[in-house]
Amino acid sequence: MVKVLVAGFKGRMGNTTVQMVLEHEDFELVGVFDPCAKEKNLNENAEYKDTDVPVYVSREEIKTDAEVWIDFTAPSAVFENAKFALENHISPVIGTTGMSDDQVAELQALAKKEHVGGLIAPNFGISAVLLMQFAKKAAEYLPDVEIIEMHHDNKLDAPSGTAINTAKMIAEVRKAHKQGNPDEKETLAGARGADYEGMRIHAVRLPGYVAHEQVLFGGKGEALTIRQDSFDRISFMSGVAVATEKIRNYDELMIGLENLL
Ligand SMILES: NC(=O)C1=CN([C@@H]2O[C@H](COP(=O)(O)OP(=O)(O)OC[C@H]3O[C@@H](n4cnc5c(N)ncnc54)[C@H](OP(=O)(O)O)[C@@H]3O)[C@@H](O)[C@H]2O)C=CC1
Ligand SMILES: O=C(O)C1=N[C@H](C(=O)O)C[C@H](O)C1
Repeated sequence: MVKVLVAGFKGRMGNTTVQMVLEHEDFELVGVFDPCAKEKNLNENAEYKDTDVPVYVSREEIKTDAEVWIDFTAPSAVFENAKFALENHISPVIGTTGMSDDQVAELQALAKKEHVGGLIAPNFGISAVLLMQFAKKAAEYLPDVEIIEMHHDNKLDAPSGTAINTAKMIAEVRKAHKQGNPDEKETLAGARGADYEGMRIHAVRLPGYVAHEQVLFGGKGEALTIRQDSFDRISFMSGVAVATEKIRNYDELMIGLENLL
């Protein structure tokens, strides 16, 4: 059995993850963490009345034998959470987006020093993992690219972690260059979106959406669009489960679910 702690359990993803962990025959939920929790034990919720699991509201009070720390919290919280997990030899499985490149590099150095395996996955959905790989392949032949990501309107970070990761993967095969008319001017600021090495990234936020991305490629007289949709947060759970099962076999902090598939 893999002993698991879920951080951010009161949130949309954290709550779905708690259900997945409780239903998984190889996982044992040994703790949940969220500063906005009012209860001391999960069994105080009618939905989990037979589930005796301690609730933590601060990192300082966490005393646990957890082996894996699943994090779906907030961009402002994830770095300190991941650092805490690594320092306590708990393997982090991080879904939370919004960390800077410097923060990720610092965590990777810490994981190496502590010999602890971990994963940061910008997206645990298999459709998104495939989209990123297909997009990287397509960019070898069609290097003019724009990315449109579409999410629910409660999302804190923009552009999405998936969109940034898509751009980074494409940049491995695409020479940086400005796209569009060299003389183009925005008459309304932001009209051309964010700029990653000349690729434009557009972030849409609307009620009703969950998580969606399109990568558009244009060539002479032709175009290609690759699209993925997460219609439900359950779409991320098989990826989270795979990472939770496998992560203790590693001793470095990796980026991207594809490393474990
Ligand atoms: N990698 C992937 O496949 C996916 C990643 N995500 C990412 O996961 C993150 C969470 O998304 P979502 O569930 O929608 O967000 P929510 O806002 O619904 O949930 C986040 C929860 O974390 C809590 N929280 C804040 N700070 C801490 C902390 N220090 N420790 C523990 N919990 C904390 C929040 O409390 P409070 O409300 O009080 O701040 C909230 O209850 C986002 O970064 C999102 O981009 C989402 C879907 C898939
Ligand atoms: O906030 C979300 O919902 C999601 N966040 C991740 C991201 O920023 O890419 C993954 C997925 O898109 C859902």
